[in-house]
Amino acid sequence: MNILEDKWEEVLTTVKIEHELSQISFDTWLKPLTILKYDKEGNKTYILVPQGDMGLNYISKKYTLPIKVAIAEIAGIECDIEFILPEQAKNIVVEDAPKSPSALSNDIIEKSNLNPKYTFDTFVVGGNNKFAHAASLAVAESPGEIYNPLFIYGGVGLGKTHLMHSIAHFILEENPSTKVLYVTSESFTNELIEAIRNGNNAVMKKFREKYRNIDVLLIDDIQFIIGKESTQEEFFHTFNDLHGAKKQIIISSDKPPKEIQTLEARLRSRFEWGLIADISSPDYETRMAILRKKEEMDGYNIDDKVIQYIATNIKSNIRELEGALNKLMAFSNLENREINVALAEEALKDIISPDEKREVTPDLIITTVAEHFHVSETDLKGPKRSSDIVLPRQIAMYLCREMTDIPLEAVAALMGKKDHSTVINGCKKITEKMQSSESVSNAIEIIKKKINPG
Ligand SMILES: Nc1ncnc2c1ncn2[C@@H]1O[C@H](COP(=O)(O)OP(=O)(O)OP(=O)(O)O)[C@@H](O)[C@H]1O
Repeated sequence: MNILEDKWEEVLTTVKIEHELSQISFDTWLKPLTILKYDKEGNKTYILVPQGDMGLNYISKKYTLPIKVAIAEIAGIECDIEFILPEQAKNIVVEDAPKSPSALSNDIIEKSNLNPKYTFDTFVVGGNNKFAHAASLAVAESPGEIYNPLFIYGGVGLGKTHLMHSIAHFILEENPSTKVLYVTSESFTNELIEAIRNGNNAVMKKFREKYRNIDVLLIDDIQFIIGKESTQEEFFHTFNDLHGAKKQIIISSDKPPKEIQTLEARLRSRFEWGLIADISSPDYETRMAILRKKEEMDGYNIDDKVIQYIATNIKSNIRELEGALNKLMAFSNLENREINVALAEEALKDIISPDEKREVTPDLIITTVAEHFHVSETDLKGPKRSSDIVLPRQIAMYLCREMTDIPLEAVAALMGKKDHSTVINGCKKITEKMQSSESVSNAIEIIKKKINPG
């Protein structure tokens, strides 16, 4: 515990005394506040506000200065303060995670396009992924030497991307100067379309150099380039160049090569040159272990029965398994209620339906869109107007309308909008963009498959 946390109660009591607050004001506004984090470097204290949007607004207007002053008086720290809602708290805590599972510098992680959390250390090995894990480790230990390409396949949200990134981290930790590039086949396709559209040889040359001048290429969800002739052609040449130079190629897909119907025979045979490993749905023990790992990483301490409840009811998709835990934590923080099975049943009723029918819920849509565009769910539902948020937000609205029966007003409320005309406009924009922009229609096709693989 740091000095601020240690003295927090005293800070709040000081505000109460100095500003002559009534007990009811104190109990309502100040007592529930806790320190989320004191960021020494940024000289900022993040204070968790469990009272929701309205509470946050009121408290920050009325108590920012009094709390700042009391912190300086009692703890001797002169810092800025920021009030944070529970659903935003995860981002803050993660940003400051004392050690990222990856030992690589941010620069390398960014250049290679990796997620710092996806390492072998954080990957739980179970019966469903034992072979794929072993194959991945073998490739990570001897890139370009034994199994080339490595082809990992399996259903949605089962850990293919996590494993690919783990390989990349491992290789870079062994040898940081290796040129490693992770790319989704969607980005590969979009970049290629851009290069072709540009019609400029220099742009095409740059594209080719980027992909052929690397040591390890990881290409995710290859099924999305299949059926697009020019992309298959380009990828075929990229593959040959890299493979010929003994550079490691790692591919993921939702199906094995022989079941990808539109895959050209010459590519299929190349994909089968190396090693093919599958990941299937996790069994109960593995689901429990994954939830426990997540609990440990996020610093939660949740009753066994609750973990068992989630692991028993969410079976086929690890993304949903993790999403359920996140949702439960946010629900408990917001409502300031203890986590138990009853609360889990209430919080997760949209995800876990009694007849076990898997429904497409707005929550799942929002989570998948946020993950696809690497933006936070809070931003997606918030007021930000920057283009990197607006497009995903409109896509989420569009998909809620297309894939669920919920009324316009409810979509608006979910996306933090007062007026449902925003949703109508958003959907209209997306319908137009799907006609005019291949990258938007591609993205929507991919997200829809992730939400509802059937
Ligand atoms: N064995 C595991 N141990 C720990 N976390 C896992 C494991 N498998 C999957 N996850 C987590 O589940 C989430 C989904 O995994 P990931 O994105 O790798 O799935 P995917 O198979 O690539 O899905 P998609 O087909 O949608 O691209 C990630 O947050 C990942 O960290």
